[in-house]
Amino acid sequence: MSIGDNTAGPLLAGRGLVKAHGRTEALRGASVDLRAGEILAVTGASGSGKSTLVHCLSGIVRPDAGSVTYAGLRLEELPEKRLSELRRTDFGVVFQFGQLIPELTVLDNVALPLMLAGTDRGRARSAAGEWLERFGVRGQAELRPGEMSGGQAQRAALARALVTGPKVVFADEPTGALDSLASEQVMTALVHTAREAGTAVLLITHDAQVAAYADREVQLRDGAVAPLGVTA
Ligand SMILES: Nc1ncnc2c1ncn2[C@@H]1O[C@H](COP(=O)(O)OP(=O)(O)OP(=O)(O)O)[C@@H](O)[C@H]1O
Repeated sequence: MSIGDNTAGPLLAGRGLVKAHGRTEALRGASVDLRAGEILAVTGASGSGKSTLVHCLSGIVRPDAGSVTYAGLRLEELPEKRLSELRRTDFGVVFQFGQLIPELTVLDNVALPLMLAGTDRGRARSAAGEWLERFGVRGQAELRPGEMSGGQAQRAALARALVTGPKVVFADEPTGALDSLASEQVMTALVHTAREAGTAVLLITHDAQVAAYADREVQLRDGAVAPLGVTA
């Protein structure tokens, strides 16, 4: 069985996650499952713990209690080095403000994760160009991120998140800074590409129109998943 081929259960599962930031309890026993290839929206009010949940599920932050299992591996049991490697090979991330490196061209931004994984520069740049093409921003490849529109920069950030062929993409408010047209273009590109590549997406959003692109939605309230159909 290869990683991600665990058809018997979820690809990624957080169970009873608890995480405090100082005296603020951001997560209070949150549990969530993500199946291979699934697009899951995590919604909830500001401060309900969405970003903290993603940080725990993606292994950036270790929870105070509870567990995260990815493809049968308990993240809390992995040494830091193995966890970093897993994050690099199996996970992609995209944030509200793309966070492309401003000094590099768009093409080099997208090529970078491949180069960090050992691909030579020429091949990395050629693959990066193909991914920019898929996201409709190849024409901007030689620009710096600051020279693109917000929507174009987010599509380039998605290309960077997907270029290594991750099993899971964590997208934390990827359209949060965009107008509705750009937001639609980014979501259409993300959903289309994720489906094509079989990538699971954990999508954080407070926007119902964005959540509607997902296969399923869970709502966080006060650091835990709210029962279905119950609104705040
Ligand atoms: N690094 C931190 N230090 C202190 N408190 C934090 C930190 N990160 C988050 N918090 C607090 O934890 C709670 C949950 O924050 P989190 O960012 O996970 O929520 P969120 O649902 O993603 O919010 P938003 O939609 O506003 O981004 C909030 O009360 C927040 O103020």
